[in-house]
Formats: sequence, C-alpha cells, structure tokens
Amino acid sequence: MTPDLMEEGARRLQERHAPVATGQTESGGRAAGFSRVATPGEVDITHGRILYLEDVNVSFDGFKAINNLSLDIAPGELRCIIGPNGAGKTTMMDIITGKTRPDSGTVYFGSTIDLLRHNEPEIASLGIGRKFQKPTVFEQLSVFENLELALKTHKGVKSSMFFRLDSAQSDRLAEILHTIHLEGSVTRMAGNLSHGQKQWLEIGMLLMQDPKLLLLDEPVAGMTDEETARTAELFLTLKGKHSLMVVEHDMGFIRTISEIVTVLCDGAVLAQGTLDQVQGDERVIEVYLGR
Ligand SMILES: Nc1ncnc2c1ncn2[C@@H]1O[C@H](COP(=O)(O)OP(=O)(O)OP(=O)(O)O)[C@@H](O)[C@H]1O
Repeated sequence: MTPDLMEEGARRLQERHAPVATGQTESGGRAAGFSRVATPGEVDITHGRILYLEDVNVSFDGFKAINNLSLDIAPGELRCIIGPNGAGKTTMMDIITGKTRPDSGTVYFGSTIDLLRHNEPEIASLGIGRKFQKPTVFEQLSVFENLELALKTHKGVKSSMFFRLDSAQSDRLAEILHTIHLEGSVTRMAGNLSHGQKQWLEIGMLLMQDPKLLLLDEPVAGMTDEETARTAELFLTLKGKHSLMVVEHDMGFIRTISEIVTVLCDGAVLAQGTLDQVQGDERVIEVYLGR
C-alpha cells in the first residue's frame, strides 16, 4: 500500500468514527507522529500510525468472527480494547501477530510493513510483542535468568555458554527490573513469585526485546488490588516509549489507564472514545455494559 492510499484509508476510518473519535485520537499522540522521519530498519510512523487495520474479515466455518474491522493506533498510544465475550478481541490479536490469516482486509505495521506478508516469528522480530493471559515464565530459572534468556532468544544466540551481557544490555536489564518492580527479586526463582510478579516478569521479558507495539490480553486477571494498581502504574510508564494495546474486562483498571477505549462487538468496532463516552453510548449499554 502506498502512503497516499493509506492516508485515504485513514481519512475514511476517521470519518467512520468521527462522532467520538476524531479529537480524542489526535490527543492520543498521533500529532507527534506526523513530524517524525522514518529511518531504515525502523517502523515508518511518519503517517502517525503504528498499527492500521482496514476492513478485515475472518470467518470460521461460515461464522464471521471479524467483520469489516477497521482501527488504527498512534505511536506511543495506550489503547484499551473492551467488548463482550466472543466480540473478536483475541482473534484480532491473532491476526495482528500472524497467528490467524484474515480472509480479506489490510493490516499494516507503520506505513510500510504489510503484516499479512509475514509469519508469526517474523512479526515478533519486527517489534510486536504479545502477552497472553496466563503468565509463561521459566519457573526453574531466576528472575535475572528469565530476562537474560529473553534477550538471548531475541538476538538468536544459539550457544548460551559464552553469552555475556554487554554493558548496555546490563543497564537495560537493570532498568527493566526497576520498571517491573522486581529489582529486589533478581535471584528468586520465577516459580516462587506471586501471580502478579510473574505477569510483570513476562512483561519484562517482552521489554528486553524492545518491542514497538505490545499486545496484552487481560493482564490483570487474577491479580490482587495492589498488583492491579502497580500494573496500571507500569503501563502508564510504558506508554509513550511503546505503543500498547490492552484487552481487559476490569473496568476499574481501564478507567485508571485509558485515554481512548475501543469497544468491539460482533467482530467490528461498535464505539470508540473515552471510557465515559463509550459507557454512555446506548449501543454499548445495550450489547455490553447492560448485559
Ligand atoms: N478457531 C476458531 N474456530 C471457530 N470459531 C472461533 C475460533 N476462534 C474464535 N472463534 C469464534 O470467534 C468469535 C470471537 O472469538 P474471540 O476469542 O476472538 O472473542 P473474544 O472477544 O476474545 O472473547 P473473550 O472475551 O471471551 O476472550 C467467538 O464466537 C469464537 O467462538
């Protein structure tokens, strides 16, 4: 897709969501993206989008799980996605990460990377990290070893025997330990961490790979109130440095972290705006919040 076509598509997308989304989207960080110049090897965000989906469709045995889905995300934005069970949230993430191929539609990472031309590992190495609902850390390894391993895996280090972190990598690891609130648990076995700490460690492992876009599926499910509050803090710290797409059912958490909330229903965007705007939307009340 050429940048011109992309502009045209983005304009149509904006028009479609105009009643609630236009002003909000600008304040979500898009304006900053327009002035940035892309350099080789980087994701081109000169058109103000890190992720762009247009008219995406997926059917499973004739059932339309994703139905002309269009949405875009600005660089550095923290976008919350809500919606009733079966709305298509997981399927959308599966499409972005290459796990599921859509029947039709457009999925771009920045202005130039057509994600539909890439497989799952390629998409991960392009800078899209995904965190599933259940924590998947290496329980028999320490917090430090888990983070180190995430870096090795990302760098494709075959033999770990002679791998040594360089000073920049060590600094990065220390910074991430601080960000995920685990600097006091460096030598603890991951298996001995609390559920919330395991979730933070896995987020740290993704951060070691320096993703441009992070997709997080129900990150606070099963967390204590205190862990949920610290996760909200963590996400607000990550916002701006990374783009985040957070699928969550916990409305208190959404209220703490959200700018723009997208409501998915029946595989399409039903509404988009601030949480107050979407919660006041009759269609949302009917299909989701009122249930
Ligand atoms: N591989 C599949 N085969 C058949 N149907 C599927 C498949 N994957 C998803 N679906 C269906 O597509 C619809 C969307 O599912 P999806 O898991 O994306 O919803 P969701 O919004 O993530 O729901 P939840 O909040 O419950 O996780 C559901 O009706 C689901 O049953």
